[in-house]
Amino acid sequence: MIGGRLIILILYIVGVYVFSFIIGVANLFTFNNVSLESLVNKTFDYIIVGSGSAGSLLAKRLSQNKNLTILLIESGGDVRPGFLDIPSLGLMLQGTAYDWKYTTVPQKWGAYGLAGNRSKWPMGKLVGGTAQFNNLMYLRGHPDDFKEWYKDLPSFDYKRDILPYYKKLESTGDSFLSRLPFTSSAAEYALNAFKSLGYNVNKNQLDSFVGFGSPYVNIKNGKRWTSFHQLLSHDRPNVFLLSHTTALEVLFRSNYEAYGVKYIRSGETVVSLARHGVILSAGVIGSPKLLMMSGVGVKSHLQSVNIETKLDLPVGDNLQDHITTGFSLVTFNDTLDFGVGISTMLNPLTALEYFRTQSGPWTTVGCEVNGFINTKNPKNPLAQPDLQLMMLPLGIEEDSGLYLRKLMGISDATWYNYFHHVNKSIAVLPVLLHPKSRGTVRLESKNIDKQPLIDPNYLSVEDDVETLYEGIQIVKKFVDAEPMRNLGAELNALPLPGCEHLTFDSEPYWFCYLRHMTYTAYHPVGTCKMGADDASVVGYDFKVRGTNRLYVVDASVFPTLTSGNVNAAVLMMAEKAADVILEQLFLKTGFCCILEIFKMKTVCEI
Ligand SMILES: Cc1cc2nc3c(=O)[nH]c(=O)nc-3n(C[C@H](O)[C@H](O)[C@H](O)COP(=O)(O)OP(=O)(O)OC[C@H]3O[C@@H](n4cnc5c(N)ncnc54)[C@H](O)[C@@H]3O)c2cc1C
Repeated sequence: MIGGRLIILILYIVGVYVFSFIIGVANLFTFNNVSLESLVNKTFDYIIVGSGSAGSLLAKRLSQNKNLTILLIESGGDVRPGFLDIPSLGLMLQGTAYDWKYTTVPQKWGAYGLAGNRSKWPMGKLVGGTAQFNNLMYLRGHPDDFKEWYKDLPSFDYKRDILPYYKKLESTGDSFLSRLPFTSSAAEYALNAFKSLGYNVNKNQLDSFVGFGSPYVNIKNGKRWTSFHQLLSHDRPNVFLLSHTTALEVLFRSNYEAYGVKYIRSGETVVSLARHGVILSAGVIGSPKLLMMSGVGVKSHLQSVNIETKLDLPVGDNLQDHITTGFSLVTFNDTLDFGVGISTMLNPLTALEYFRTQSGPWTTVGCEVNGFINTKNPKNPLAQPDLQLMMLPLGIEEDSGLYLRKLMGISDATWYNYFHHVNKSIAVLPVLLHPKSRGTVRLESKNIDKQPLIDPNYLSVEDDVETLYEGIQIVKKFVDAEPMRNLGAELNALPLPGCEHLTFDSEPYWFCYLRHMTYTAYHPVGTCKMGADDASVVGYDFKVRGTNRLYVVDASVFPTLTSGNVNAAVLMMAEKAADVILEQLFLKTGFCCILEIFKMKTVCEI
């Protein structure tokens, strides 16, 4: 038994190192044959910075008009071994050359169980961006989320202004949706447990209404499916992709009209020009960073890093993230096997099943049961939820601390005195959907290669701790539910370093627990907020306030977090932005045609 486990562990370690080597080497290559010389001072209709979820979708939509040329600039590489489309392997890209490997500054109010109180924030640095290693869950959010976004627009109507864009995504295959190709035996037990607690189960999990079910995922024929895959699957002679290329600065004419982008590739600095617009889709960290590097940001901050302020806007404010907690809290006897452990994953029969049927454990996305709860209004099935609950059939002790612990940055004290002693657990994770805490992204210096200072200010508002505490109460009821009791589920009562002095299961204990076990749910948003007030960086037309022809379209423009995983909302917004941007172009073109008729073309340079 011990010998078998040892062999699996050795295979696992060797596998991780071989894997890291292969992808590290792959990242050095490029299939991209656009030569840099051909781009110097060349004019495109649009330049998009960042080929992630939003950037790829925009590139596809804009390039459907074959008269428009698009330059798509991406910092990361464009060669990924094909096997990385196997959903369960996404996780293994974190911490590699395909990850920006961001880390927050030490947190004052939470994350005490992480090394240095810092949270690790993986983000995709490759074509396709973060969706190349995300967990593929697709959730639209709740209609009230968007009412909040558009609160300064009295005419806003969810069914007219948002829903059609989701439906467009879902019906044209741009965001290919499937049910989970695989669930372990834990999923059924968990659903039964939630049902026995009186929750609605088998709810439609597309919109985030109260209830439990299994999530939709972006998987096509057993493979990861992103907006970049979608872009590649279309004829796109008018999209020029430049990978391994980092945008350094947006260039402005007078009146803050963006006319081009300065970027660096293989040590060479080049400028390309944009006839109709520059679109920043560099993500929640990349877009504010680039704006600040271009002189658009909080004046006092830009002065402190010696950047001349062109426009004083609250760039980098309003940072918010979904916080989760509760790893390895629901424990079992270690003989229990739900059929998704490391030994199953490394079993050649599992591989065979995947290649034969495009399903099985290799298609797992982690979360198998997903639910939404409104703790203040639990009986109303249409209420906007304040908590999400995700059930994953594994605990982070599963790999004995070899990999997951490092990815999450768990401190040695917490690992060795807590997780290390857990034999078998599942993750039932409450996620705080609408945190009140707000943080910032700031530059450390004007050196583009320096990581920015990321401070989500986790749990700085007490209300956030209180809502998560309600989540813990639900986890406790879950453990006590008959289907779980029959399996021998127990609440992990091991003394948690930092909270040992408190009585286990008392309110002070859980409040302490939450401030130690504070984890990102990987959904940071908000650093270039959209809106009409002074706290906004872009208007409802995605244009940076006070500028012309400069847009931001990505997770950074969310005014607030949506109820659930955010990628679907990023894609929906990119759909909407494509419409808005093209509409502006056609209005302008139409106007120019009229001017041309009256021989006044010179005043109208489109
Ligand atoms: C581990 C993990 C799991 C997740 N799971 C889910 C999930 O299951 N469901 C869900 O809905 N969401 C999930 N998310 C969140 C979701 O994937 C992201 O919110 C979403 O992909 C963000 O899209 P984006 O277009 O804003 O940015 P990104 O996809 O990050 O794209 C930004 C791109 O810009 C590039 N870039 C940055 N700066 C520059 C520059 N200066 N020059 C050129 N290029 C640049 C980057 O390399 C990147 O490719 C997860 C996130 C993580 C990290």
